[in-house]
Formats: sequence, C-alpha cells, structure tokens
Amino acid sequence: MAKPDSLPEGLDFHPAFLDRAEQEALLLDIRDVVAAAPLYTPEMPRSGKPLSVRMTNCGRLGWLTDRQRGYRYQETHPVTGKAWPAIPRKLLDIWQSVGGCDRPPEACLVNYYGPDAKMGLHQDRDETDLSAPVLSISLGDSCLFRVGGFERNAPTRSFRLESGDVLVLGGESRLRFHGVDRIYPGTSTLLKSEGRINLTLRRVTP
Ligand SMILES: O=C(O)CCC(=O)C(=O)O
Ligand SMILES: [Fe+2]
Repeated sequence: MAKPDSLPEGLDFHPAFLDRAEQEALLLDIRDVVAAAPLYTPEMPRSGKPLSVRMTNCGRLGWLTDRQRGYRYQETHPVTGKAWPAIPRKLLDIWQSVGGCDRPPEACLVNYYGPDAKMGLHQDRDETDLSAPVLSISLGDSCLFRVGGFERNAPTRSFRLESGDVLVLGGESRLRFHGVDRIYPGTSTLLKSEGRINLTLRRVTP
C-alpha cells in the first residue's frame, strides 16, 4: 500500500518490503519456530487477564508476560522450559538492511492475531538498550496500526499495515506509544486461515 501522507517524525515505514515469494519463505521459517516453541497465551501482570494475541519467540531472549512475574525477557519458553530457537537468517538480513543498527537483534517476538485480536496502546520499554530500534514485520491479514507520541494521551494516527510491510521504530520514535486496533480478516491469502503474524525484532542488552 502507499505510504500515508504524514507519519510521525522518525518512523521508518517500508510498505511491501517483502514480495510474495519472500513472505512465503519467511512463513516457512516461522512455522519451524512455532513447531519448536509453540504459541501460548500470555497474561497481564497482576490481573492474569489473558491477552487476545498468542505469542512465542526466537532468539537468545524472548519477551513474555504472566500474572506472577509480569513483563520481562527470559531465555526459556514458559511452557516447555526449553531455550528459544534461533532467529532465522532471513530476519537477521532484514535487520541488517533496514534496522540501521550494527549489533544483531537478540529477541524476536512472534505475535499471532486471530480475527478478533488486538493490542492496546503501549511503549516497548523492557529493553535495557533503548538506542537500538524495534523492527516489526507483518504477515497475513492487514491490521489497523495506531501510533502516537511519548505520553499515553498524546494525539495518535492510524494506518494499515499489510503483509510484507516493515516498520522501524527507531531514533526519536523508539519510545512512541503504538498498538493494533483491529485485524481485517480475509484480506490476505498468505496464511492458511484468517489472522495476522507480527514479528518484532529487538536488541535487549547494550
Ligand atoms: O503487531 C504489531 O504490529 C505490533 C506488535 C507490538 O507492538 C509489540 O509486540 O510490542
Ligand atoms: Fe510494541
């Protein structure tokens, strides 16, 4: 899709960065990741309320949240107790070409959104290295993505993210609030069924 006319300062958006063949190849790698590290349902800290998105990770560190211990990175899958699988080469290459960071990512969060899933407005700030960017890749159904400022109540703008789009939150945009308002089911034929996969690559430690 075309770039929206006005995106917030410092937001680096690459619509249709991956062509269909690249998306299919990446999806095969993600299926291997999910086979080794199954999707699970994360819980909100304290309340234990389940998130609508299911998650897993690859990389040395994985991001997770549960009732008891809240938001954090850890080296093992919360259900299997095993180390996360490695980040696929293709993702490291994408980070190298558009991430603008010479150190490799340490974590790749895999978010799976069913047709009704969403993600509330939040900042990514559980990393100790906030100088490295957050790089996000969309696969499958389109979503309505919302991005705001540096306070929760600052004005926000929404635009669609489609399969193959890459978005980099870096530099002065690293800590912008963002979230996913909704999925548009049936807008992509990439996945076998409705839904969206988001891959979020991050550097965690300096
Ligand atoms: O699904 C997306 O596009 C955003 C995901 C996200 O913001 C996150 O996992 O922190
Ligand atoms: Fe985020």
